Amino acid sequence: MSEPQLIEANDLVKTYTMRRGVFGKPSHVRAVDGVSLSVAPKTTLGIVGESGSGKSTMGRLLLGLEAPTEGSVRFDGEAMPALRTPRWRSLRARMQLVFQDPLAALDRRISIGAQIGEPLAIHAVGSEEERRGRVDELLVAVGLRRDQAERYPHELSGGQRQRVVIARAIATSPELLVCDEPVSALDVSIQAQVINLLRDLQEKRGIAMAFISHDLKVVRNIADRVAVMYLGRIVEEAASEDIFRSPLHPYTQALVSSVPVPGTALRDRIILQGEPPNPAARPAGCAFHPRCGHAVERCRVETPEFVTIEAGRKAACHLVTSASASTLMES
Ligand SMILES: Nc1ncnc2c1ncn2[C@@H]1O[C@H](COP(=O)(O)OP(=O)(O)OP(=O)(O)O)[C@@H](O)[C@H]1O
Repeated sequence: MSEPQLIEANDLVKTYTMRRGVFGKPSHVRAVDGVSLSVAPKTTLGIVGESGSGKSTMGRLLLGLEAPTEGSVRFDGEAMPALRTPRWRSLRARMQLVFQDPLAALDRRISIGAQIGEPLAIHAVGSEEERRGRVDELLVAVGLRRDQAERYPHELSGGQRQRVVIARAIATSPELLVCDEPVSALDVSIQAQVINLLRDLQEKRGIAMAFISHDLKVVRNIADRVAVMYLGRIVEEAASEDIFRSPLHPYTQALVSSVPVPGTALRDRIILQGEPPNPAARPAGCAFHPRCGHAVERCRVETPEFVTIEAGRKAACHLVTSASASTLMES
């Protein structure tokens, strides 16, 4: 990709060492296994996949909250500084995290106004009075009222609490938000409101987003591009409309088949067979082959490369080549 990217991850690997009991033999889990991706300014990349596919680990690596075992992250052209160094802290004002559980993200003993103002105080933005004015603006920007500044987290609904978390995340006018399952804990009716809020903020403030979700329906409403992860790797990446109109990878096809598309006939739902992905027991060859209805012998032994299929579209599947893409799309 030639246009400048706000954040770029190159060949990221993150390995965790696990030990069963004190004397157990250590085993290694490759939570992220060679991922390259990027997010252009003011755009949203959706990162989707089942539980355990490495999405949250990817989010932490992008923000520099964890160091990769291999590979690198660059933010606005600069190598990600080590966690908690002064340089990292100043970059942190430009990239923020919104995660699933607003109650865990907020301190129940501190008023929401004070919590929204916290990043402004940490980064010494303006005088105290200016910061109070800014908190008022932020409350309104996320659809809350100024007088709610004095409330405490438990006095608000789940959706309102997530709005507080978002207000705090955008307080320092970041260029990037990493949203990790930001609506998964909310009722479906509230989910749509929070997604609309994020879209609105993105449009008005030009924020880029890495939007992590297991739910393709949610991603559809917000992402410009979508990366589909399976067992620590990206198996397909394309413009959102291409992913939904003509998914190439059999795993993406299965995920997309479960999402109703307004105005089109419901596709035949592809039910995924077999065990859900387990990074501690990665199958040989293509990691998806035990659950793939198209798998051939080669898929059992040879790991497919993540390659460009056509302009702006990449996939990792032996059966998807530019010549075969149209056939597989129709199957
Ligand atoms: N700090 C950690 N220590 C050990 N293993 C970890 C750690 N963080 C993640 N893992 C393991 O890495 C794998 C990927 O986890 P990750 O949370 O990134 O996936 P995910 O796609 O976000 O799934 P979920 O939605 O369930 O969080 C899992 O097998 C998980 O158990």
